[in-house]
Amino acid sequence: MGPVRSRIASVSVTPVAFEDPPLLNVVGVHQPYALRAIVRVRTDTGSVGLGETYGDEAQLQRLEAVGRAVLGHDVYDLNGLWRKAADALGTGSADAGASFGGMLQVDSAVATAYSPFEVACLDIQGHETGRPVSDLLGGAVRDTVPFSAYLFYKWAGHPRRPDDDWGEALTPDQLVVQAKRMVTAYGFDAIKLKGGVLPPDDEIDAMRALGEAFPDHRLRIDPNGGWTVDTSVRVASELADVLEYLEDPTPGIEGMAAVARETDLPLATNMCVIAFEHLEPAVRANAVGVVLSDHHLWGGLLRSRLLAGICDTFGMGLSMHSNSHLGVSLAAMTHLAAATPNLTYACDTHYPWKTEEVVKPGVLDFVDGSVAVPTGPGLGVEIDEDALGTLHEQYLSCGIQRREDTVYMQSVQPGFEPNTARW
Ligand SMILES: O=C([O-])C(=O)C[C@H](O)[C@@H](O)C(=O)[O-]
Ligand SMILES: [Mg+2]
Repeated sequence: MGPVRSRIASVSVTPVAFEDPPLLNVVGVHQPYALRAIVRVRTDTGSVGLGETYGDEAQLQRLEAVGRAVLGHDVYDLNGLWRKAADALGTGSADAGASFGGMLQVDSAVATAYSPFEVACLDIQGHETGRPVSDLLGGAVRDTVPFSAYLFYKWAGHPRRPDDDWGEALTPDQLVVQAKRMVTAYGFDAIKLKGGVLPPDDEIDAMRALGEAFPDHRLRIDPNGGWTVDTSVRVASELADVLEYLEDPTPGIEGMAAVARETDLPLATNMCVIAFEHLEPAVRANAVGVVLSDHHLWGGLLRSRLLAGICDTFGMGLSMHSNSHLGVSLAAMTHLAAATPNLTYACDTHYPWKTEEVVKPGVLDFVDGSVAVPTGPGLGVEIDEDALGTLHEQYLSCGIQRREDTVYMQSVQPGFEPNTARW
């Protein structure tokens, strides 16, 4: 019998919108719906693989272009898949990157559009070989993957809509209430606050209140580059006994290196090291102690394993970044984290903030803050066709086609300016 050679027979890209609370960050506020795209790859052998990525309109166009280019491609040839994605989108100067929500600048649009196709091909490989994706990545080194509670300052509700059941969180006490609910429901033992929203002293107070309420939890704050170097150094010193790491206090490799010289607290990033070419200057400058990987942005699961190897080689820790996402992404994140020995920090996830889903329930449950690595073939999750249809209809009717935290914030607070190293 010759080798299995399943070829891509068709691709579907389904944009979906799911409800998202008014979560505040340095560039503004989350819109009432978060957008994702569900990619389904079908082979001539009848297998189906799943991928999930951003659903902004420019990303949908890239996904359609890659989808056309990979028809007929062997799902076991992932190097060839990358080449076809790169050719379809244009490399070099045309690979101008992508921006999501005005905060997340992505260096390579190719990496971001290739990622869901790679995940879908690995899902198919898993189905055809009867192995979970974690096995295809080298084998799970842990049965469960720990995630962290991802706290946000937030309004009680979106303007002109009823309040959501999380309520307002603008004070330390309100954040502690939010944390208690999330920790009780999910069992997380690490807690991250999305900062850069209030003046730094208020955010220091919030972290202290969280430290007092959760003395045994590991705490992090991420102001997304909202502070100057001097402010970052001051916050690092004030919170040295509270934090496990300080994430992106200030923009850029040079700024982070300047902060790193003045503190022993590890600095983490998903902003100044977002592509392979940033690793060398960051290592040389000793700018970061922890890199937040993200397979959606780094070009899939295998490239994320490569990133993990580089971090290991150069003595940098590894954590995982998250944007608003659904279950296909959570499954991929879980397999990747399970098969990455040096991913020792609890991964970020926005999962608790969502109330809607596209995968069938029962596989991705949080127990003691962790998700058990699915043991079935492939990613181990299945699409709920009715739910996918509903969220696609919601995409069509919600009127949102791209993430625009700043524009949405300015519709509520006209003078608002995104806060880069403002404080
Ligand atoms: O760790 C991070 O930098 C993020 O997760 C960035 C995201 O855009 C997050 O801040 C958000 O969704 O508001
Ligand atoms: Mg971050």
